[in-house]
Amino acid sequence: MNAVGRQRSGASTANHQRQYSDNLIDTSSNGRWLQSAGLQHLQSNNAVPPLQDFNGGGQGSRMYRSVQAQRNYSGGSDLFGDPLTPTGDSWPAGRRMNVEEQVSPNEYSPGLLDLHSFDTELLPEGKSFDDSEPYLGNSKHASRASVTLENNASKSLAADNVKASNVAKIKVVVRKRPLNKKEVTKNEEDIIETHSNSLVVHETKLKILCWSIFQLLLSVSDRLLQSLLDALLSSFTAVQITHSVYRETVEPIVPIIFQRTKATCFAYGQTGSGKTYTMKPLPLKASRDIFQLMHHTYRNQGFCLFASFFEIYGGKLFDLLSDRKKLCMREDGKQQVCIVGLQEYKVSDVETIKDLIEKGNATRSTGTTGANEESSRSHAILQLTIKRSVDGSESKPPRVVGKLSFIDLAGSERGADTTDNDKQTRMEGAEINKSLLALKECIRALDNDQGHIPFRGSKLTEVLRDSFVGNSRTVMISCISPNSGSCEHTLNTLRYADRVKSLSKGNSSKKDVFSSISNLKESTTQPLSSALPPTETFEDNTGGSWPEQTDNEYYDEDSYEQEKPSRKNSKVEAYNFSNSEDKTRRTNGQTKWKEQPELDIKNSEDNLNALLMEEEDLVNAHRRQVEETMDIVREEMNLLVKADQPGNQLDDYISKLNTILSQKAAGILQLQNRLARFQQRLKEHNVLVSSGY
Ligand SMILES: Nc1ncnc2c1ncn2[C@@H]1O[C@H](COP(=O)(O)OP(=O)(O)OP(=O)(O)O)[C@@H](O)[C@H]1O
Repeated sequence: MNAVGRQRSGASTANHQRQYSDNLIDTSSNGRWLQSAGLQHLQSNNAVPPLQDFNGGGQGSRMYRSVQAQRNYSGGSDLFGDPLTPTGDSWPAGRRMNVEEQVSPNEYSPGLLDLHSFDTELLPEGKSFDDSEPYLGNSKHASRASVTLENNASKSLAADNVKASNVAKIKVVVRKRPLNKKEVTKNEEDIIETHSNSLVVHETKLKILCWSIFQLLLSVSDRLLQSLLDALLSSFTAVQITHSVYRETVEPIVPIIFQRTKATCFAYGQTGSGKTYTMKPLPLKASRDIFQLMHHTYRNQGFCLFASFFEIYGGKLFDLLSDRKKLCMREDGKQQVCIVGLQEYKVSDVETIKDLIEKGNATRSTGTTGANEESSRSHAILQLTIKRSVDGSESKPPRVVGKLSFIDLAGSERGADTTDNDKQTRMEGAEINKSLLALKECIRALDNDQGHIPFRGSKLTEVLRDSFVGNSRTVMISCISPNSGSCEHTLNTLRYADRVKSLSKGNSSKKDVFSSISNLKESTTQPLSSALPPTETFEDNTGGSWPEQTDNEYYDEDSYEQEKPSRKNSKVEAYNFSNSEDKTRRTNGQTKWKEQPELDIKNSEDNLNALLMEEEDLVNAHRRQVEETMDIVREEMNLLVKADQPGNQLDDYISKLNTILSQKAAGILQLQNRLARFQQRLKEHNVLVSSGY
C-alpha cells in the first residue's frame, strides 16, 4: 500500500473510532436499538429522544477522540519460550541466555497486547501520542495493564482487571514474535516497538506510523515501572511465559465451557508470524484445566471430553485425524451444524490430546519439507467438546454441553492471491478472502447481538455456527512479525485486529451473561488457577481413548477433488520472499514456484484490506444516510405541523415538500450506487456470497 493509502486508512480508522460515554447510552430498548446500529449518538441524555432534540444531545454526544496511554513493554518476557523454542538452526544460538545479546529488544517481551480492554486508534504518519488529547482514564485500566506486564505480580490489581477482561464477549490481543535467525542474518530491523500502551510500527525511511493501542494512566512512573519490569524479567521462566499467554486469552473461558458456552480462539496473521507457535500450547493447557474441573468441581457428574481436528481447504473439510478423509457438513432439524464423518476421540488425559494434535499436524504437513507454506493455505480447527451423559445413562449418547475451538487460520496474505493466474490458487485465495470477511461479519453480528448471524458467508463460519449463536465467546490473537520486510502485512493485521476489536464496543452489556452463571461465578471472575485446587499437575491415566463417529450417516457432498494443499498444486505463490535462499529451499522441496510480477503481488496484498475498508465505508455511509433521513423526517414533521395551521401557504408547502422528497431520493440513490459499487468489487474478488450480500 502506498503512503496515500496508508494515510487514508489511518485517518479512516481514526474517524471510525468513536468513544461513547456510558451515560449517553440509554438502557431502554430505544437506546439499545440505536446502539446496536452504531447510532447511539442519536440518543440524548434523556431516556426517550424526541426527534426535535436530535440537534442538541444527539450531535453533542458524538465524539471522535483519540485514546492513548503509555505502557512499557520493553524488557518484558517472551511468552512463548522453551517448550516450543525453535532449534538453533532457526534462531540465534544462546539468545535466550544472554539478555545483552538479544536480537530484539522485545525478545523477552510477552508481546501480547490486549486490544479489547482499551480504545485504540491508528494514528496517521507523523502523529505521535503526545499530539493527542490527554486521556482521562480510570485506575482500573491502569492496573489492568500492570497486571499484563507484571505477569500477575500484583494480585490485588489482578482481581479487578481479570474480571473486566474475562467478561468480554470478544477479546482481541496482538502478539509479536522475535526476529528469527534468517532475519538477523539479513540485517533486517525489528520495526515493531512496543511501549507501555502502544505499539509503533517504524517504516523504512524513518517514517513512523504510530499505532496507539492502549490508553491508561500508570499509577507508577515509567521509570519505576521499568525497574520493576527488569526485575521481573530475570525471574521469568519459559513455562511461566507460555502460561501468561494462556491466562490472558483462553483460561478465563474454560470454566464456562461447562456452562453451555461455545468459544472460539483463533490466530490471525501473515505466514510465519507465529500463529501455529502461539496456538500450539493453548489446547493442551485448556484440556489440563478441563480435566481438573471434571475431576474436582464436576466430579462424578458425567462430563467427558472429546477431541476432533480437521482443516478447511478450498472450502472443503478434511479430517486430520482420519487420513484427511473428506467430510461434509449438514444442519439437523434444530439448525445444529454437524460435520458428517468427523472422527471424535474421547480423551481422558492430556497426553492423548497431545498425540492427537501431533498426528493431525503431521497429516496436515505430509509430503512437504518447507516450514509453513502448506498450512498457510488452510484453516486448521481443533475442537474440544465437553459432553455429558444423559441422566447418567451409559446407553444413551452423551450430549454436547460446550465447545472450545482453536483455529489456526490460513496466512492472511493468502487471501490476496486472487489476482493469481493459476485457477486453483485463485480459488484458494478467494475462499480465504471470503472466510476472513465472513468471520469479521459474524463477530460483528455476534457482538451487536443481532438476530441474523451471516455464518453462511463461508465454510469456516458455517462450521463455527454454533460458536456464533447463544452463549459464545471469541478470542482473537493477531500475530505479527517484527521484521521490516513484513511491514505491510503487519499493518494489515493490525488493521484487521482493530476492526474486529472496534466491533466489540458494547462488551460491557454482556457481563450479565457471566453473572447469571451462578455456581461458577468465582471461576469466571478470577484466574482459573485460583479456582482450582492447588495441585501442580493433574494426571489421570485410568481411561483410554477410543474413536467415535460423530454421526452414523455419511454422505458424499459433491465431487470436489480431494486434494491436499500440496506444493504440487500450488504452482503460483504470492508469498513475498525477498530472500533467494527461501526460494531455493522451497524449490528443492518439490514446489514449482513461479515468480509473480512485483506489481501483482503489491496489488494483491492490498486486496483484503481494501475490501475491508470499503465495507466499512459502506456501513458508515449507510449510518450517515440514516442520520440524514432522521433530520429530514424532523423537517417533514415541522412542515406537516405548519400545513395544518391556518393561513398556511400551499405554494410554500409544495415547494418545501418537493425539496424534501428530492433530498430523500438523492440520499437513497447515492447509497444505492455505493452499494452497487461494493457488490461489484466483491464480485471481482470472488467473495460474493450467496446469502450474505
Ligand atoms: N514468539 C515466538 N518465539 C520464538 N519463535 C517463534 C515465535 N513465534 C513464531 N516462532 C517461530 O517462527 C516460525 C514461524 O512460526 P509459525 O509456524 O507459528 O508461523 P505461522 O503464522 O503459523 O505460519 P503459517 O501461516 O505459514 O502456518 C516457527 O519456526 C516458529 O517456531
